[in-house]
Amino acid sequence: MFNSDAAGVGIELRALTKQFPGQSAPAVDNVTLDIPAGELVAFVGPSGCGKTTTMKMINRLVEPTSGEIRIGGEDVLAMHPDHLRRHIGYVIQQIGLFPHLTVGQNIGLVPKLLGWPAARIASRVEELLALVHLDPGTFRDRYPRQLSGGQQQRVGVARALAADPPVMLMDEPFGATDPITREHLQNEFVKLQKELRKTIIFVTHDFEEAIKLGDRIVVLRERSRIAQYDTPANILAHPADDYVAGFIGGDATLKRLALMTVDDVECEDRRHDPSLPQVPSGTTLREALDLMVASGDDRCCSPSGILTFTALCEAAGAQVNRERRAANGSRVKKAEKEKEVAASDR
Ligand SMILES: Nc1ncnc2c1ncn2[C@@H]1O[C@H](COP(=O)(O)OP(=O)(O)OP(=O)(O)O)[C@@H](O)[C@H]1O
Repeated sequence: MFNSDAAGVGIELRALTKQFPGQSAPAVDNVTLDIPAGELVAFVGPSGCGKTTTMKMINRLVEPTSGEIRIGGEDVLAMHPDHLRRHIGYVIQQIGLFPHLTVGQNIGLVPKLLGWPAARIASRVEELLALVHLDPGTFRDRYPRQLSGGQQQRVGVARALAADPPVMLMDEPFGATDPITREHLQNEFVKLQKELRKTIIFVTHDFEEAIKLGDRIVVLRERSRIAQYDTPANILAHPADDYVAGFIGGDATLKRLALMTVDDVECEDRRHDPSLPQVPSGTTLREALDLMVASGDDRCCSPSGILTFTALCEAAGAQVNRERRAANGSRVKKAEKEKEVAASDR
């Protein structure tokens, strides 16, 4: 199908437009965007700005009015839509599991359509259930109604991964779950994506979710016009304008803490103190701060020693300063380059 190497496939949108019949303005207006292979790009924007329509054009659930879509360099609009959709994973908020099929049959659906032998499907179902932390023996033969919302959402992710598609489209996949389940699913998904490196477009209303999951974030205005497209750290440090700043809210530093983990902080006191709240490797500084506030202690114990509130603040501040220096450096380089070009034109 797609020209895929080990690193996955990129997605290119060119002047992509959708004008629904009877609407005065296009729902998606002239969007041009490159999604790099193996990255997760989060789409955030207000309700009705065209996130879902943009996504649905990529798997042809909505036909574009004009523009181009390429996946792995191949023209998506020239492919048969059914054939295309079997090679793109799709996860939606409403989950969309078939109620009359068991969990195993739901996950095995696309491999079956692709003509895989039964034994290969069975072993893939086992593998995927284990991957999303559902015991195959317990869940394979259950029906969706016998699962909790969070468990159903995991099955939805497993089903989208079934035929190992290089591309996944995820439309608010964790939106319908309660905050604790949601955080759990997000954390599991971060780990999974580190391993799988699929090319993913992830639609969310939640800027914090976009920061946590996205390698890059696209902040959209009405009609899917791009307000800013950059890494979470760069968007937090340098919002393009007031519109983007409004999305971030007033707590950019707190949000920045969610991008760093306790492993990024060098602890002066390297002792292990079992009487302090414990934070394992991979804990974000935001989570460590929450724990300090909840336990009423301005210290916690990380794998590299005793993490203090002061060290945590310094780490966040150092990150801001590093980013400012990098941004200034690239501005200076750009100005120098422009001077060189101007001199050579003379
Ligand atoms: N089938 C359709 N026919 C007509 N208009 C539509 C259709 N689908 C979507 N729209 C309109 O297109 C615009 C963009 O809708 P879309 O669902 O893409 O937005 P969204 O950003 O995903 O919103 P939300 O975050 O609320 O899900 C909206 O104004 C919507 O009313």
